[in-house]
Amino acid sequence: MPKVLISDKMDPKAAQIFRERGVEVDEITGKTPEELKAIIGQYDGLAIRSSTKVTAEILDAAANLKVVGRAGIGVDNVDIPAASARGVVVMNTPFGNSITTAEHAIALMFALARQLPEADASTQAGKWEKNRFMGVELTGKTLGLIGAGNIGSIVADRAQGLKMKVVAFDPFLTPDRAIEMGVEKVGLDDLLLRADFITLHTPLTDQTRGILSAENLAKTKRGVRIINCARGGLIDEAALKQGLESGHVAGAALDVFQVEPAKEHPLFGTPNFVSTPHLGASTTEAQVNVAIQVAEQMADFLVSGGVTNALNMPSLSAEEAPRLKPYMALAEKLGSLVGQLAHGELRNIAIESEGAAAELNQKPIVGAVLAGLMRVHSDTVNMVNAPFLAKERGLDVREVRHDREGDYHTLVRVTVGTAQGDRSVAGTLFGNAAPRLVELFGIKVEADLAGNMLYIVNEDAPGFIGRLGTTLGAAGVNIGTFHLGRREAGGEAVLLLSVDDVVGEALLATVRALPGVKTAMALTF
Ligand SMILES: NC(=O)C1=CN([C@@H]2O[C@H](COP(=O)(O)OP(=O)(O)OC[C@H]3O[C@@H](n4cnc5c(N)ncnc54)[C@H](O)[C@@H]3O)[C@@H](O)[C@H]2O)C=CC1
Ligand SMILES: O=C(O)CCC(=O)C(=O)O
Repeated sequence: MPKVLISDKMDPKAAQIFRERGVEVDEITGKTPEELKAIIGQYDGLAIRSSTKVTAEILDAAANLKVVGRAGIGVDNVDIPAASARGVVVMNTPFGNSITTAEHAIALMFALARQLPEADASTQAGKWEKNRFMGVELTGKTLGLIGAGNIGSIVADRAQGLKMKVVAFDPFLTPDRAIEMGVEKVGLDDLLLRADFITLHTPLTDQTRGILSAENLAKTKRGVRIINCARGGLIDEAALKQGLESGHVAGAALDVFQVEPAKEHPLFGTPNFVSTPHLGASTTEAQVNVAIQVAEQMADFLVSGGVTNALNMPSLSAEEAPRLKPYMALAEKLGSLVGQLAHGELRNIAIESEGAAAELNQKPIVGAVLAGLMRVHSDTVNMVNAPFLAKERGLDVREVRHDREGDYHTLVRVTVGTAQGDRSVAGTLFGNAAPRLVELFGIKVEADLAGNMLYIVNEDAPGFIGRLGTTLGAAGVNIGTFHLGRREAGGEAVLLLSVDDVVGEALLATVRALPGVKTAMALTF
């Protein structure tokens, strides 16, 4: 039974779903990185929010980990390249808390416009400072949206409801989408110049880090109010403090900080500064949504191989997974076969699908071929890290679908380019379920690639099979199955034998010495 650790506070629905889906679950929150390292080795899945930092070090200690599930959107607390390299799938729940976070941005915008936190503190302190708190109306003001994705577009919609004009800077926002959203697509400088309020809704990336730098803050309209419910690091916090102190920035509300938890901060106590402790996603509704989603997604993956919302692997629905499963087994065996047989450096690989196979999602099939191929060199390779490793090694991967149906109703062919030329193997599914090799380097040969096997290329001549049987028998090796193919009578023949034991080097040398043998290799599947 797969085992999952929930390491951040999460709605109880998550644990309930894991249990209902046959996944064992422990909820242990508040661990230090060292404590997490000590226990992570026993888990197949790790469910987190933003507190747990999934570093390369944690991943190194996570020998059994297959999936990290983020109950939320931002995954900047997960080292995704390190997870990919170790074959760990990283998933998030991209929509469950979007409305809640957008509402928090709007709430902070009102808090700034009417100085609600200061007015509240003053009133409760018995001061009744009616003349101190003069606000501004939102109606008619320009809202500058930096990032117009899921959350940004909800903020735009709500702001329009408040009769604000919305201008948006997002390099990936298409003109059509901007029209659909009813926003004006602008450049960053234009936004900075025009906006009365600026709200940030981008992920933290190398391109967005410090997007509100000292230089850009200086370009804003005097009296601008700034809201950040996305990620600390998007704003230069020291420059923001200066802007607030000089009065250039009339107000700033931060839900997120460069370093969290922010228990002490130079901005605390600055006039017109409002803060919340990363509460953007903290509503009952959003937390139930993301808890259910993350548990469903992780359980799908651990129980049936379905992949949803993964950031380092193509999606594969729980419905598709059972149909694709035998293809992935076939693909992995074919990849492993070419990996074991092809000598020297592989330059390129083509994965072709014909007939029924061509109608399926190709990404998992390609991933499985690459995993089989790469596993020959490293046993830590799986479908997640294989495409990354292939890229790292400069292997050119090509995916081809053929509409035509050939001799088989479904076929997967793998061709690798080597210094000796192209080498191709092909396989089908018997009864839509059982993987079978049907072609090996241009020779028709049918075999079940399983367990220990012996691969022999020899000259097709009478008496060879008898001599081979005698040699193996004398060495105490029992033959399970025997598959034979040849280019033409008297030409090159291929033999694939499944054997009950590993064929050692000494026996291989004896086989290679038999008359007519060109190649003899032990294979494992
Ligand atoms: N405070 C909180 O509790 C929460 C914060 N968040 C954060 O909100 C952020 C946005 O989330 P979503 O809207 O769901 O993401 P999304 O992926 O739907 O949208 C992000 C948008 O940013 C745009 N973008 C990327 N690079 C950009 C650049 N250089 N300049 C301008 N725009 C750029 C993208 O094109 C995309 O449209 C995420 O970083 C997430 O971590 C999300 C949920 C809760
Ligand atoms: O889990 C949380 O409270 C934070 C949510 C968040 O920042 C996100 O989903 O990106």
